[in-house]
Amino acid sequence: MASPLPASHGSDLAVSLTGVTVSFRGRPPLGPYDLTVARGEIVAVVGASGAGKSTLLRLLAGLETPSGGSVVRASGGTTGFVFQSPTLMPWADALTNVTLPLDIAGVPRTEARRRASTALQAVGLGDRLTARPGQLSGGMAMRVSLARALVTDPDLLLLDEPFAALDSITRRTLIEDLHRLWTARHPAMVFVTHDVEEAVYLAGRIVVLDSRTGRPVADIPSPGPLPRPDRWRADPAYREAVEAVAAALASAMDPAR
Ligand SMILES: Nc1ncnc2c1ncn2[C@@H]1O[C@H](COP(=O)(O)OP(=O)(O)OP(=O)(O)O)[C@@H](O)[C@H]1O
Repeated sequence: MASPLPASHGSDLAVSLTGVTVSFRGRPPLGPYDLTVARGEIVAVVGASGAGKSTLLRLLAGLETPSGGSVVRASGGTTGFVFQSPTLMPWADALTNVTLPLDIAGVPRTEARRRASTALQAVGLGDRLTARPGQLSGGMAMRVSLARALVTDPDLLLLDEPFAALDSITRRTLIEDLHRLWTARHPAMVFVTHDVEEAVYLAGRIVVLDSRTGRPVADIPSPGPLPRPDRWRADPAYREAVEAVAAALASAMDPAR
């Protein structure tokens, strides 16, 4: 997706929001959102239901028009978006679904299919190119959706609760996949989740949104290099970060504030 946002020539920036507000009819404005994501960084976003997590992702993608503040994207940056449900074309096979963004970008057909095939192999579906979504499990369909987001080699990958509908084993496997893909290509990633443990395991930093305004109210580092081995979940540093995020989330949701 080409970015319609103003471009930055700074070398370390993927995207940043400064004092951004969004007004929807019938509710107080959301924000202000202040958030800077560096190139290659993994940021998790947590917050109550309706806090404004999807709105934040849509702002980062350039899909939402701010009513105030500024949004700056890295120059020449491209964005991939993974939604909560796989949103695949049900009549088309996996290869055709993943080819779609390249078709839209005008990539020649043979080249587009070659790149889509490579992206599907990267998510472990090299042997399911001709399967239609209805013939795939929920986890596999989400992998197709991930391949579709990665096929344009985005420098910013936005994921809106992509694993929420999946069982915990499949979620863990997909998080390992995501870390592997990140290691290969190093896109900046912003990942919305309801799951504090998932956030801490996946990300280098966790941003907690205020439940009423969506304003980021805590920014908590998840220590240690990425990606983590599975056994890191037994590390005291992991448990401490989980406790810190859970406490910030509880405070952000406290109606007595
Ligand atoms: N297009 C819209 N028109 C009117 N109100 C909207 C629109 N989009 C979002 N909202 C409102 O803005 C608030 C934030 O919505 P958003 O979808 O960003 O929250 P969320 O944190 O992603 O929620 P959830 O966890 O339930 O997906 C909610 O009160 C929602 O009803």
